[in-house]
Amino acid sequence: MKQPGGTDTQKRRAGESAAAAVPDGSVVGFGTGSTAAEAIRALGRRVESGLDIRAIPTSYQSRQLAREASIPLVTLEDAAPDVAIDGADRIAGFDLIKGGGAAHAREKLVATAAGRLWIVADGTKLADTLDRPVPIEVLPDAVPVLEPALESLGGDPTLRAAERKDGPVVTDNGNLVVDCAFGEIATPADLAADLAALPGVVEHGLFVGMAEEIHVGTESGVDVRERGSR
Ligand SMILES: O=C(CO)[C@H](O)[C@H](O)COP(=O)(O)O
Repeated sequence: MKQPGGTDTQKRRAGESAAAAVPDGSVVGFGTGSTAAEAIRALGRRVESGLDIRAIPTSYQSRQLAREASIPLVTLEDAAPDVAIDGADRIAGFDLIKGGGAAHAREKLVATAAGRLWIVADGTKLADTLDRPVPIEVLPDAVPVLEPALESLGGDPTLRAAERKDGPVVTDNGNLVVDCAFGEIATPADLAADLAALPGVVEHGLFVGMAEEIHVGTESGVDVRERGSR
């Protein structure tokens, strides 16, 4: 049974908080995952009440949710996003690990195009340091080359397996995902630069200094953290 104030409620509160802050006329990047889905549904309710927005989805999932909510879709060719709303797997300050849903390549592209990233999350995502494996989208041919390269960076790489099919997860872009454990990541910006420099890496899940606001659902409400205001 879902508990009042449990993680599902916290995700809903976080999603509703970010959705409430979207101005009329905005082009919104739609992130992926269960918390971003709460923001999309909340925006759908605002659209039903007359809000005028257009959405740029970052995955098959967020495109379907937008369609179900009757939110008009556009692409990066049509319009520049004003803001991106997305979830995260780990949050330390304003640095993030993303990619639990294997959508981080498009998520980073859309968030970068927007220049404004609002993160929505439940309280379990908060940590003092980024301490989870980093999802890395890779070209399929690159896996045997990248595994030793990641080990030489101190990582412990694992090719992500699909849950309901034999074989690996294939991203919406037709690539594979390597989850690479680095323990506690002391200098995320340095690791991000090292990962980005490896041929065969399409995109890694370290989002360093990109988040402008973080809406964290709590047991009693929402804690909104704004970069630069603390
Ligand atoms: O990065 C992501 C997808 O690639 C998600 O935003 C992240 O995994 C968080 O998902 P959830 O809100 O379901 O916990």
